Amino acid sequence: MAIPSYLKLTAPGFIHTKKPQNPFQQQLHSPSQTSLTLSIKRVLRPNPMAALTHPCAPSISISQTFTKLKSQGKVAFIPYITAGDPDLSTTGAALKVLDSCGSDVIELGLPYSDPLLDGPVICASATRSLARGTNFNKVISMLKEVVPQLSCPIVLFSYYNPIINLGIKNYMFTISQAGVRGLVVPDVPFEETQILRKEAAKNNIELVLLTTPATTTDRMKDIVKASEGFVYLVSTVGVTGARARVNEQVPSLLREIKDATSKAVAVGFGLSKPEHVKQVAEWGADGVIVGSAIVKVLGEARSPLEGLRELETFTKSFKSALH
Ligand SMILES: O=P(O)(O)OC[C@@H](O)[C@@H](O)c1c[nH]c2ccccc12
Repeated sequence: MAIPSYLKLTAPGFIHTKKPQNPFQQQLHSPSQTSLTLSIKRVLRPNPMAALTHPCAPSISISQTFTKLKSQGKVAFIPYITAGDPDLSTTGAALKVLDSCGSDVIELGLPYSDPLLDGPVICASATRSLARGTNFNKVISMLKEVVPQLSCPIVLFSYYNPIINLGIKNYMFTISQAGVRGLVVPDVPFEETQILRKEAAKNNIELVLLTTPATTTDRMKDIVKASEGFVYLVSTVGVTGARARVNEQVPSLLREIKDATSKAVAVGFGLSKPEHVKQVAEWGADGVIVGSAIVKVLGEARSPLEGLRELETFTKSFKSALH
């Protein structure tokens, strides 16, 4: 079986002949998928020369990414996937697929047992991931292998509780060592963001804050002032999940935010089709975020490789809508 284009992402000549050491090498489920195992392994085989073969590993920050895109008159495409769904090997391959298909920033969600702000697709994704034994340390190990092979920066998504449990200082240091450049903590009370921001800054991490259609103007102004990397405009009230249409309030919400800040504003929640991201870009957003629709493609596919193939096609359809 020919290896699909996106799986040939390791620089030629650095694919070792010896047995891969990557702890995440997953045997895919049926003997007929031996060649699929080989393909996924080829993408994830540890590549000690990664820093050399991928000199453009993301030393660029989130805010620098938006500055670069703005100078090019481009809108950022920002996909979200759940770490460990369907498994961490496939997550590593998916990050490379998303990067190679032109994602400008990638949001990587840490699965959580009580994802209050997530709709059914991401809740199911988190449940699958946790059932496979995904945890913080395993995600960090995967990121240490994969991030040096990416050209776009990673924004980690975590609910607040796991950060508190690990200790804010320890958490920020650990994710920074894994090459993470941004952090979103959707359920942190605004009053507690200062301590997060302080520790994040010490570790070269930008803390992205969210504003919603229900946020008062005064509170929105506080949020956009404090937000780093970009401002996350949640397009609609409720939880994450694909919507049939984009909230018609988005243009006025964007205008209000852009009157209050020159920082980049990325819009998320409900965007699930190329026409959605095209519309939001035309309304003046600096970035568009797609999560549930992508999580569904990757996590609910018949096999990991099938999911990666569909992810490649789906990602390219969003990118072409933004050209
Ligand atoms: O899934 P959607 O509707 O495409 O929305 C993006 C969303 O998935 C991602 O940004 C996200 C995942 N979990 C969150 C929790 C809160 C805010 C945002 C998120």
